[in-house]
Amino acid sequence: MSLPERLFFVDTTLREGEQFASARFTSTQRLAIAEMLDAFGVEYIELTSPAASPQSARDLATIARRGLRARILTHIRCHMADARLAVEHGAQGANLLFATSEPLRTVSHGRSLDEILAEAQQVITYLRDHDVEVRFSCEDSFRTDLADLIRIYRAVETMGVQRIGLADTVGIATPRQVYEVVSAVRAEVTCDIEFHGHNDSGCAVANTFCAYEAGATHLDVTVLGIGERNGIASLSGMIARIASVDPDRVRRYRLDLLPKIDETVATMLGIEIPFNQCITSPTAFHHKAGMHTKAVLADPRSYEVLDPNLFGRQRTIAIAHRLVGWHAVAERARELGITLSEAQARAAAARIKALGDEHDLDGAMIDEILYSYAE
Ligand SMILES: CC(=O)SCCNC(=O)CCNC(=O)[C@H](O)C(C)(C)COP(=O)(O)OP(=O)(O)OC[C@H]1O[C@@H](n2cnc3c(N)ncnc32)[C@H](O)[C@@H]1OP(=O)(O)O
Ligand SMILES: O=C(O)CCC(=O)C(=O)O
Ligand SMILES: [Zn+2]
Repeated sequence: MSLPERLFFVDTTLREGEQFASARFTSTQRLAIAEMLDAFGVEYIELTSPAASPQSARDLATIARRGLRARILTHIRCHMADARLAVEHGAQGANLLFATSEPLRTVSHGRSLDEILAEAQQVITYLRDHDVEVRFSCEDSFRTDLADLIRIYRAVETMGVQRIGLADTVGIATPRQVYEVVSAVRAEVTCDIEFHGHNDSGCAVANTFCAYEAGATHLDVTVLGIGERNGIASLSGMIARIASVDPDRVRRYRLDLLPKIDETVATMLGIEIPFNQCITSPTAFHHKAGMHTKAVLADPRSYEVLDPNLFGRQRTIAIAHRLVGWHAVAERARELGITLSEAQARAAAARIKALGDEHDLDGAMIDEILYSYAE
């Protein structure tokens, strides 16, 4: 199965990611993150609004001047004061948003759709006059009436934006719904489409992938998926999702840098890489149960849809536990230079299982058992 060719990652670790509970990146850390993402090859890096704090504004200017290959975006309200700050601090692109759903229109900003469009016209014109790439997003798109969404996107396209954005701000959308809504919008505009999906109900990666299949060109991600509440689609998650369907789509990225990127940001946040993180979790390529290890030893593709070597990772096979099988035991014996008959390997596996029922095991204990067959 091949996937659409137009694919751009908008990494928003330095904006959405800064909204994560334990994030407070220093200027040095912000720059380090931007440089790692640039080396990886993301096409866009989104930074916190320069209106957010004086240091955020200074860091936007520093990173925008750095000469990175990635385009430096800032995420701002659809507001002239914010737009002026974006221009003054050298942002190459502005990701504008306005909440359009009924619940958010009421409590977030109180504007009608007509008022939103009037403000958008002024801000978009100003930014385009200053050569800034503009994206306009309807915050909370999936609780916004589809007719309202289409009306707004058509209007802002006429105003000159390069891209429109759909955001599942509260993580409520289902993959099928994302596919349908993005397809409907795709049919109404010719500009690029960005998608931003939250993970409140566990669908961030699935929804972002469905948006891509339906015609979204720009996919929002953060390192480890950090963001407000429990975050958005992770960079590793999207790479895994796409690579397992169509590896050609992601060959242009420095995939081997992913483990280092995730590890560095996790350390900055004071957290571990989550056990279920695609690609970079310590156990992402770890095989344990006997039926799995037998097959993986014969052909890793049996239980691996991704090749760990692509990401600078190595597979590991666990044998110090009671779910072990004789094939894995025989393989470990071979590594130690001991040749076991099938009967011996089965007997050794049975011994390991019995011991594993009694207490925790480690590699040294298993090797000791195997050496006893060499005597
Ligand atoms: C779903 C998301 O993640 S959206 C991105 C969220 N990002 C941020 O909030 C960035 C960090 N935020 C901040 O530093 C501050 O909220 C600021 C600087 C942006 C604004 O701070 P304040 O002026 O103190 O306002 P406050 O945050 O309390 O309220 C938001 C204001 O923005 C207005 N507003 C909200 N959304 C928008 C929008 N999309 N476009 C224009 N104005 C908006 C609200 O009406 C309110 O204006 P008011 O002061 O006239 O009532
Ligand atoms: O600007 C956007 O498209 C996304 C903003 C955001 O973080 C959200 O809606 O969750
Ligand atoms: Zn968000």
